[in-house]
Amino acid sequence: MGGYVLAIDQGTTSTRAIIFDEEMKIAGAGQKEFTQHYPRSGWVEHDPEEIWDSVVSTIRMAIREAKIKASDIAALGITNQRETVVVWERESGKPIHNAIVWQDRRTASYCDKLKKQELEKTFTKKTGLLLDPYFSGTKLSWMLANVKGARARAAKGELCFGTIDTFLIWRLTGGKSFATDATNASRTLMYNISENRWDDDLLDILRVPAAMLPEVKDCADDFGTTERDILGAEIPILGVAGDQHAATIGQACFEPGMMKSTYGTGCFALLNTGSDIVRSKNRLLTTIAYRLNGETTYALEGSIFIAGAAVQWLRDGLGIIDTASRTGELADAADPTQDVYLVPAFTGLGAPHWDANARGAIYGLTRNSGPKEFARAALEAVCYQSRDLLDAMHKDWKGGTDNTVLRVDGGMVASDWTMQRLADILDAPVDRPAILETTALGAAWLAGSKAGAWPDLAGFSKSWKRNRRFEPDMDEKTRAAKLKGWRSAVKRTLSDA
Ligand SMILES: Nc1ncnc2c1ncn2[C@@H]1O[C@H](COP(=O)(O)OP(=O)(O)O)[C@@H](O)[C@H]1O
Ligand SMILES: O=P(O)(O)OC[C@H](O)CO
Repeated sequence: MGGYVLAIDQGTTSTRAIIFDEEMKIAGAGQKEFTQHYPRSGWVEHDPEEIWDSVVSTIRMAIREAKIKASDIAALGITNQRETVVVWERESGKPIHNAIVWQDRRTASYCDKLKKQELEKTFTKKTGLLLDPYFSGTKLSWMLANVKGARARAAKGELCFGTIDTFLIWRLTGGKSFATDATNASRTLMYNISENRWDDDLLDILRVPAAMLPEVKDCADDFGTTERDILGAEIPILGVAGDQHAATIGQACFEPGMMKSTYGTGCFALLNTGSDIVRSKNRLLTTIAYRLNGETTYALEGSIFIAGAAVQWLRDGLGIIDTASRTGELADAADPTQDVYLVPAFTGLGAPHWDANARGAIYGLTRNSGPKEFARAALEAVCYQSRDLLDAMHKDWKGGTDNTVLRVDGGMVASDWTMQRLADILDAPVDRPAILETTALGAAWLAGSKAGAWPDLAGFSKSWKRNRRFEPDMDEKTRAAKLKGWRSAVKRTLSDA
């Protein structure tokens, strides 16, 4: 057996498989987009079978590109879009419904009902989360209520619930392993993050039978072995983490006070708070950053639903760009005298507002506004939202974030214009790493270190390298005026405005 490590990064819009060699360098990769289903306004679904096919085919692509055999792979790590819910039959492995995706808002009124029963405090205390349709619990409850016979079958143990990681582990091991990791569990609204167990009180409220829940393991653990007939070899699955947690690991944010922000479809900033469970007073989430050797490290998280998705909207919705990479040059050429603001509340607003009913809006248009100003407004929206998150983090965490450098990754960080504007709006340095596939790298490190093929945490931490630092370069008056305009635009967009 060789020392290669395979990482599966199952994201919201595409699946990637990446093979890293013993030196943690990329030896081969495969990527495939899959279908987004929007059955009704605010609903988002994926077909689990299409996701499964994309996983198998991208692994094969990566193996081919790396010019290795499956048997050369020492370990497999899985990282995934979080919160997305799959329910399947224990006997046949067949899903009973399309996966309900994290962006889906169908349970907004159910969340409101639970809030009216004054249950939000209970959920927040136990899970660190809020009553928002974003999380898995109310989505699972919806599926059990709306698929004929599902609740009774689940109670009899005939159905399995999983986030995408669990579904893939189940499929890859031929149904022999039914497991998740602590980070994915911490996003379900059913997992007690201080006691590290599924919480019976919450399961009762959501009417979810415990019989359908997977075992919760450490992030580096034994998750079973792939069936030989799937990939041509039995490969141990030794690492699992939700994608934002894997990125935190891949960015080596192992010390309290270190922070990363990932700019993909959405944007998710995580601040490592060590062994402290920090309770936010500013509507941030408390989450499990990672759990290693039974020890939990926590994080404060700010989640923004629309980041790169706004760029996709410029491309696919408005048709004003042909490729995402065009946005930066358009934004650069925008008229500096126009103050156009886009509040991309396409699926509501996440942290720190948590307004499921808000919808997107654009302000400040003049007769001269055009594609350039739209492009700048879309990119700047990501920067302003990041600033709101960081401000909330500074208020919540007294461990000293003043000197924090933000480590960034995800598809959008390819844009130099966006990264410079981010540093300007944050008034803080932004570090882009040499390896941009930090999410996959984090999952690979979990698996590779568990297999003994890769360095330990300290060694891995030292190997992190910067590609470029963006220093703030905007005068305070301009920044303050821009932030004032943004805050006024957000205020006018909130659903109770
Ligand atoms: N050069 C660029 N400028 C701005 N946005 C970009 C650029 N390249 C990619 N993106 C955006 O990044 C996102 C893809 O990032 P990725 O990390 O692959 O997302 P995900 O994992 O959520 O599928 C897309 O929404 C795309 O519009
Ligand atoms: O697939 P991404 O990279 O947009 O990440 C999705 C998040 O995990 C949702 O919480």
